[in-house]
Amino acid sequence: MPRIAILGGGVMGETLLSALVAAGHRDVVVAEKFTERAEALRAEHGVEVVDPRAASRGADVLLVAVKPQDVPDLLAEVRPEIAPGAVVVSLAAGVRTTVIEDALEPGVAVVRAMPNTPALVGEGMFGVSAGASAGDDQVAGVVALLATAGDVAVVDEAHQDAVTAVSGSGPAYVFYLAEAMVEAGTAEGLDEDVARRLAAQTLTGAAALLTSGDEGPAELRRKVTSPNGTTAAAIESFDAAGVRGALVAGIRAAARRSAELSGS
Ligand SMILES: NC(=O)C1=CN([C@@H]2O[C@H](COP(=O)(O)OP(=O)(O)OC[C@H]3O[C@@H](n4cnc5c(N)ncnc54)[C@H](OP(=O)(O)O)[C@@H]3O)[C@@H](O)[C@H]2O)C=CC1
Ligand SMILES: O=C(O)[C@@H]1CCC=N1
Repeated sequence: MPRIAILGGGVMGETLLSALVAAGHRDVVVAEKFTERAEALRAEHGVEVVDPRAASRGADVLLVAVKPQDVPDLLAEVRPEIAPGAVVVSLAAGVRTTVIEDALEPGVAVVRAMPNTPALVGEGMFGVSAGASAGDDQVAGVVALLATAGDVAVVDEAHQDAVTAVSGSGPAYVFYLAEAMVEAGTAEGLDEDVARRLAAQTLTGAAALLTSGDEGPAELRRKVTSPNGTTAAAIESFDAAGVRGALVAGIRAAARRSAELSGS
């Protein structure tokens, strides 16, 4: 099994740590500069938390999980420690593989991966793109590693802003819908814990239908919507308020922000 260094132990770093440990990886080390956070990771996961250079030394795979603006300083720090043959996998939104390659020794393999937080429970979605120096075997190794935490789609790097907007940020849109369902349920008299249970299982069940058969979302929605029934009343209200258009515009704003972060 590869030695894995997770550089940055925040939300995404801990998500990947949990997923990889659950998948049986034991040789995982974390770098986290925020002392209290490092202590919490040690206590919670029993993992070694060290400085970025020590974490990077001898690592086969380096998962870069710091905020996009912290990536350049981190790479400058760990550059001398990266072994020939190691693969640097960046999870940072809007940071291009060329930027990472330019910050490292020539020829170091770089892969860009856009994750999402359901990786914590093995239900993540990753969009993966190879940098110029990454060989097919190295990309396949990264895909296999991430597949332990969810589904992996290999995409052209030009599509990473769209991946970020749809699946990277996507869980937040679903939680936003869940918040609205709970708010409406409690407004209609349900206890909050019951409303949360109804909303959560409805989202789980709907997602299972979406992934289990050949029917797309429009067809599945049609099957719920009786003529002149309750669902039709809701959808008419959404359409009158422009909810669908607002969602599409919002998701496209996320893609634009990703492009801005990458300087395009
Ligand atoms: N959260 C998400 O759902 C997703 C996040 N991502 C990407 O993952 C990356 C991390 O995001 P997220 O986990 O949410 O962010 P967080 O801020 O939660 O985590 C980043 C952590 O890295 C630490 N850090 C910063 N610089 C260093 C350094 N040089 N050495 C060690 N640790 C360092 C930060 O410490 P401090 O706070 O003290 O600076 C912080 O604890 C981002 O690039 C983001 O674009 C991608 C997809 C989804
Ligand atoms: O909000 C963000 O910028 C990060 C990237 C995708 C999800 N979270």
